[in-house]
Amino acid sequence: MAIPTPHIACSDPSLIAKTVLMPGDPLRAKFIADTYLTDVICFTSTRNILGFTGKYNGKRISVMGSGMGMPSIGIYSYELYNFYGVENIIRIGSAGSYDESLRIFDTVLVSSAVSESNYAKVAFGYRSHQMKPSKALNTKLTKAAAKLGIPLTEAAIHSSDVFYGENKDHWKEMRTKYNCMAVEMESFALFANAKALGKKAACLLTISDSFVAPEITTAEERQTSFHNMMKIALELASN
Ligand SMILES: O=P(O)(O)O[C@H]1O[C@H](CO)[C@@H](O)[C@H]1O
Ligand SMILES: O=c1cc[nH]c(=O)[nH]1
Repeated sequence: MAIPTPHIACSDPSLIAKTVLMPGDPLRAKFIADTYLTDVICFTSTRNILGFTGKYNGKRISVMGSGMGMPSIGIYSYELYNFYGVENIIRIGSAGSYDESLRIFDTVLVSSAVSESNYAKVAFGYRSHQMKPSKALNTKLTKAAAKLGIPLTEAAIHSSDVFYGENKDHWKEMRTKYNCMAVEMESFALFANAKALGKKAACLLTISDSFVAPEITTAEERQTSFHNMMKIALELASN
């Protein structure tokens, strides 16, 4: 396959930086570009999955939506790594807490992603149900958070294929059996792609809701708390 790929309509790989921040929501990608980057260009809008490249502290960085779920981030991250020369993808997402120690607004650095998904097995023959991020990126993200004075909790998380399900207790099994502290829906596939292609991936999450506490956030509070993970990822990219 050649560029432009079917899902990223960009004919010039040089328009995409080596490091890409990936929120699920394409409008969060636009928000980051509008709020933090200068000299911004839009390199793709295929299917309204927006991708931008700009400068942060003088360094080039890209930010692009992944869509929701493993098939979606599986496609976009594969194309970025394999056809556009991207080296690092840092997912910046929202997550539901499985543990009382993780509160709304907290920022989580994913240490491993556990999943029932067959993505890694079908795509690459990996039988493990646990995929790991890049140690090098995690070390850099930890240092970036410390420099910014933002508390970071390193934790294993559940990458789920299901947002609405009838088994209301499944999360408890993931909490007790695999020590998963929170749930999101993409990291496992992203980490599998990075492993297969010899690239680097990491994931920062902001807790947006809780399975164990009736915590409610306003839209404004949520946006402010999301800034913390954006700043940590941008700090890494600018160094
Ligand atoms: O906020 P994002 O990055 O989309 O992440 C989380 O939010 C979506 C579900 O609401 C899923 O994509 C999940 O992983
Ligand atoms: O995947 C997700 C993300 C946020 N909250 C959840 O409950 N699930």
